[in-house]
Amino acid sequence: MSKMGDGNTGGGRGHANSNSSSNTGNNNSGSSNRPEWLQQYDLIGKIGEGTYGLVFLAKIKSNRSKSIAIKKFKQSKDGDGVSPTAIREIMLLREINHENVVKLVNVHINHVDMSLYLAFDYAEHDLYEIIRHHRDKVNQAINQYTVKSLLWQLLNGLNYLHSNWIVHRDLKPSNILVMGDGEEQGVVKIADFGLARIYQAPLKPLSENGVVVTIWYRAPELLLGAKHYTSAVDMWAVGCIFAELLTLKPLFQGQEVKGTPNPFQLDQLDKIFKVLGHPTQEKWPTLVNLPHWHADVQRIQALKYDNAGLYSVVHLSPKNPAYDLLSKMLEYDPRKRITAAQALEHEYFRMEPLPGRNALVPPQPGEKVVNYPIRPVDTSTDFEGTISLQPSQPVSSGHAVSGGMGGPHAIARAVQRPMPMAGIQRMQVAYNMAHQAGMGGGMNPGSMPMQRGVANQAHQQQQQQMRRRDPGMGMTGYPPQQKSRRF
Ligand SMILES: Nc1ncnc2c1ncn2[C@@H]1O[C@H](COP(=O)(O)OP(=O)(O)OP(=O)(O)O)[C@@H](O)[C@H]1O
Repeated sequence: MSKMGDGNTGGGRGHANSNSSSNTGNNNSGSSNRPEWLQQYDLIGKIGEGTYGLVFLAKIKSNRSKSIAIKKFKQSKDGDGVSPTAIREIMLLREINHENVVKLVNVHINHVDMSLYLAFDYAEHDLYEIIRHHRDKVNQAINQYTVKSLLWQLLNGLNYLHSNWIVHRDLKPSNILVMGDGEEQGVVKIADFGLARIYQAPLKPLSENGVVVTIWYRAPELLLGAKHYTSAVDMWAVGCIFAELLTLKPLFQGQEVKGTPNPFQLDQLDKIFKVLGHPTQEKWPTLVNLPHWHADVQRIQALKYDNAGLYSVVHLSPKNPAYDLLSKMLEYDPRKRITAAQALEHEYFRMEPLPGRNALVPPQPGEKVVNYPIRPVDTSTDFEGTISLQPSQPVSSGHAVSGGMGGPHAIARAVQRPMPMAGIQRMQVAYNMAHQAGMGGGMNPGSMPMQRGVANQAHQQQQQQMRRRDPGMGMTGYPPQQKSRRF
């Protein structure tokens, strides 16, 4: 597969530019290797680090009230960075538009080192930090209204993604963002969707960045070696996140087995089985078809699970609708697991307190509002990610400044899904869109065998999917048929 650098990708036409150092905004202005596209931003500093790169906070110069999170994807160690295929996928992601999905506002490619930069709308909070704040700082459960509103919006965004054939595959608390002060305060935004495929298979996390990899939200079918991601894997992760919102503790905290590719994660399964009991062929008929079930059936079955009981772990009565919904998300058989659309219809969302748009501020007067901390910004790391140019200085954007940052969580994705025909069609569509967006220069459609008619048909189907605005398909909106709704 050819690399991104095989051609001019247009969106990243900016070559190293010696007078663009002034565009870094504050104290990071010392570097002279600034790509041209960066001039539109004032770079504030680093806000996080994930498996595949760094995340920076920036302001748009023409509209300084607008904050942007720029995610930089590094080259992998083997140099097999971002392919034309990946760029086409990313161009498709630009079409995604839903209130509960973070907006990809720009795609930049630095022609000098072939690094990729994605600019997203900035969100001040995420569920990892919100949960941590309640657990470690205020030592208090998250109120029911907030839990329900966060979950409702997460499902709403996920239903939209699933309706558009996008499986997230890496849902975890740090990927669920929540907007800070402003018109969208308390609105949930799903981040990092669809990005799992931008690196070549098998995915290679950049281990040298020291990011802790977590498998805690991984569905049992993936742990048992399933090769295909379905939307059910996201619903398992939502179940784990729901339980964590209720208890402030990760539900299944397994120890990850290191090694490649895709080692058997017995400890993670063990943690799951201890709470949910052993899966049986009766409950999950296709279990026997999973590779690790066969290979490790003796090891798995040697483990004894006496004290299974999800309700006792999450401190809910089995009769509680919250428990009913949670247990349906944590159904072993992915085919029986509740879908996002079904979950949105669940009784839990129709009883008081009703979910609302501002998840952080309960609508009843007098209810306690928690002030969540803003993201710390590390101004000592420059845009190249590693060079410390100047000591940290306070920034004027109202953000806390910190010296060191570390991405709290990152999942080592299990397996790369073999590209189905629909996926190939989707990429051709993205290729067309990339052309329209002026990014086609270096993307050789000949590198992907494709029948034009098929691609056009796929394009039309895709456009229809994207334009779908059926409220039942998870667009913005709150539970139907309710007397009093909170917005
Ligand atoms: N649009 C955004 N606005 C604000 N913060 C963001 C945004 N996108 C990501 N972040 C934050 O940046 C940090 C790193 O994000 P990133 O997605 O790179 O890593 P991760 O989710 O921790 O791991 P991985 O990339 O492996 O999935 C996280 O704390 C995340 O909440």
